Amino acid sequence: MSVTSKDDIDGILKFVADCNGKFEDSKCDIRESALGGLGVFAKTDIAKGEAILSLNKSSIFSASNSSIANLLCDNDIDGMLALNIAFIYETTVFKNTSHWFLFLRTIRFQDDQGHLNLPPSFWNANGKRLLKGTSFDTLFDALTPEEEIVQGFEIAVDLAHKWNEEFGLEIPEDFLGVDEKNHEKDFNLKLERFISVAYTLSSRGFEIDAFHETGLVPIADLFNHHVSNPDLKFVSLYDVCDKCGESGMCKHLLAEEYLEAQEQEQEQEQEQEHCAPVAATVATRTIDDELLDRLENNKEDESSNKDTDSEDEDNGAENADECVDLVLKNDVRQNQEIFNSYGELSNVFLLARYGFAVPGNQHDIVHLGPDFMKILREGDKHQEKVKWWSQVGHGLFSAWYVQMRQEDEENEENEENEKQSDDLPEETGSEEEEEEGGSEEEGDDDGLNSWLSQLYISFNGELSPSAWALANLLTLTGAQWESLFSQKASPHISDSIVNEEKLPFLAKTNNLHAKRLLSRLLKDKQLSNVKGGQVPHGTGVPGKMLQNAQILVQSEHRILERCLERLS
Ligand SMILES: C[S@@+](CC[C@H](N)C(=O)[O-])C[C@H]1O[C@@H](n2cnc3c(N)ncnc32)[C@H](O)[C@@H]1O
Repeated sequence: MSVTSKDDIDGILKFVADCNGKFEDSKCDIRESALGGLGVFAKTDIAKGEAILSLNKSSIFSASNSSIANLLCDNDIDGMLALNIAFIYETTVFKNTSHWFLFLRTIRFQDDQGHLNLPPSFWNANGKRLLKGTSFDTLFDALTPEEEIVQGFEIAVDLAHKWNEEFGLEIPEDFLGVDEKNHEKDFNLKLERFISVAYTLSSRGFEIDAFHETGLVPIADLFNHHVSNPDLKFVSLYDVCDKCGESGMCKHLLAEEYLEAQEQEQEQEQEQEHCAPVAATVATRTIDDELLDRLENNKEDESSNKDTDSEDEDNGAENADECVDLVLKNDVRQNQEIFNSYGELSNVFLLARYGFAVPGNQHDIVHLGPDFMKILREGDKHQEKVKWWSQVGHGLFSAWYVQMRQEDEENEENEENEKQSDDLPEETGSEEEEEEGGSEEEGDDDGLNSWLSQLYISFNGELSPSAWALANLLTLTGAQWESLFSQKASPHISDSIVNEEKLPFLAKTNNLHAKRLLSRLLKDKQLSNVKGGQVPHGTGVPGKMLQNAQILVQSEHRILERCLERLS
């Protein structure tokens, strides 16, 4: 978890004021929150629609506007790795000379006792034991250290040495200077520091735009997360030039337009001459500095010829496209903490990315993949069924289920439409909405679409369709199993032809045998026992982080209980 000290509030407010940022401090108060660290509270009732923070993008800290932006760009480093390296240089090498120092120094990656802020994947075995068997472990494999971050650290160390040798840039010794005499120990120490910076920044970053990518936004990062009813929306124009960040026409866009026009002209000429396009001539046209300078000069000439109105614009109020805003989407009452949303995220994501968990998080699920695997491994009796399910059955069933649900929804919609008055416009279900629905389904499949990942219980204790289907399948009698196929192939069960009218049987949620099998499976599920609420000793993990892990485990215990109640 990453929290800010109340001693830093004045420094943060001063930084924002120095940057001409607008924070509604007559209406909002930054103070300690019961959730940990600081939070932002309403001093008076505030109406929805009000912007309580507005900052020019130049006061945001990102890799793209950091002091080493050019070096990172020349070495093709971007994303979170670039932000981490930039943060380390800014806070340890450039320090007071950095425009952002007053703000960045308030971002802490260790607690008052000096414990580093580390994700569970870098806890020791005793600490990790707490999360064993939860979906954090079995579905997302989030207890395994990510190779990517170790590789990122190695890249950062190499670059620090290269930049030092090439032009004498100081090495941030505490993070990227590995002592060769004591290599292994020092490497691990610096790696842990690097990881704690990465984890801390990932819990505070905002997606700004195509130029800045993820950035750190003063004050905006002091709002805590609300799972179900956040008060704020973060507003930032994303579509800007990814090379310079300009929201309107810039030299890069001009250059692209210029090249496109040239290419079109050339193609037209070639068509007229009835000859094949000469690809090489087009391909060699690139946006070089000379072209950019030429276009920039033209642009400046053009703007200096314009009347004086445009100058007034430059000197006047902030251009909204160049700012980020936090706007209230709820009315808030005096003394209420004002919440943001970090996304509709389960505790697994909150803990892995942001370092905390929320009791009763409605996005939590319990994964049952390994629990089913235990049953499937019981002797040979399930072998044929499991083979069919993993190779063919799960895909067939899922496709049938999605189609069946769509038909049900369409029928419900038709019935609803019939009930409504005649003068409603006919196309209420617009194409746009349909497309949105479609893309959500695609999103659900993202990455985790293996048959094992589809075996879970949702927050309200409902088993997933695949979990019911597999339990129904495993409890079919021999005759029922045979009747599932119109033609059964042996020995390759996957070549069998399925009797599609039998698929609805797999979706049943009232089959007693399946219920019994599922109850046994849930009762046997091994999660750590956190009933007493005692934080385990000897883990080397700060107590607050262990409490967060316990919140996640408790949430899974409750989901299991709810499911067992439904099954009984
Ligand atoms: C972006 S910061 C929010 C401000 C933070 N409280 C501070 O003092 O800097 C994110 C951190 O705040 C804490 N946090 C945010 N929302 C929380 C919540 N709903 N419950 C518990 N901790 C929360 C976590 O420590 C998280 O790492």
